[in-house]
Amino acid sequence: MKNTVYAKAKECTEAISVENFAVLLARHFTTFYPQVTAAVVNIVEKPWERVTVDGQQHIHGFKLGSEKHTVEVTLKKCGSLSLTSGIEGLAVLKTTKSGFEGFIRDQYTILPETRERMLATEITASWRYHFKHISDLSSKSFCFTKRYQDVKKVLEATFFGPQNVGVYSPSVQNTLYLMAKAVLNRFQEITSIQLQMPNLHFLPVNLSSKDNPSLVKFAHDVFLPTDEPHGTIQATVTRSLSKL
Ligand SMILES: O=c1[nH]c(=O)c2[nH]c(=O)[nH]c2[nH]1
Repeated sequence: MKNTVYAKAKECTEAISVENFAVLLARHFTTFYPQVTAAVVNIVEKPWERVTVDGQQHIHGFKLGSEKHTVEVTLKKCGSLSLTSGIEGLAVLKTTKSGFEGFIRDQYTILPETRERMLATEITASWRYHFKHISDLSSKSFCFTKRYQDVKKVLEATFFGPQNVGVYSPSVQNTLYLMAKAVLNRFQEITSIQLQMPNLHFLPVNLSSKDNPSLVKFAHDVFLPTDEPHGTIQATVTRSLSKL
């Protein structure tokens, strides 16, 4: 199997997107082997970025960026196709314009509402394209790599808001929904998007106690990053069928 992947990579005469390479492999396995009825191909592309040294792009130097580009292709022998692209590990943080308010309270709720906190998360996203059959791809020269970059830009722009003022987020849930909606509104060829956004807390340090109320006077200036516990907020938002 792995030798086939190497050989198929060697056959590519130019750099192609991970999506197109996944389709190429799936097409090979479903056409070459009579006993194969369907192929599922997953690829993770790591973001090696050319480094800049003394203001100039280095001729052969690269450094590894953080978030990864993922793809899953399922192709049946009959040509029926499912194609999903995604991002893994896109870590983002904003230092203000975030709160958590308007949530349901019951007798066990002790969390106070707030309109001022830090907001940090690590976004995992995957979006499904509308291509339903392998023939839908050959007719168009769709650029998956460009679309991946564009989706990432829309997710980030919605999360952060305009560069000079930002945008207020009343909850991770609200921001997640707006991010998903922005992607569906902008890109008609995307039919649904799933987002996972764990709430990564940076808690303001406070050393005051009842006995010693001003041990150290902190004022939202030192923050403790906590690993656990945190909620993982996730949702899948799908375009309504009537709009397809
Ligand atoms: O944006 C948030 N959503 C939650 O569901 C949640 N839960 C919590 O403790 N803090 C937060 N913040």
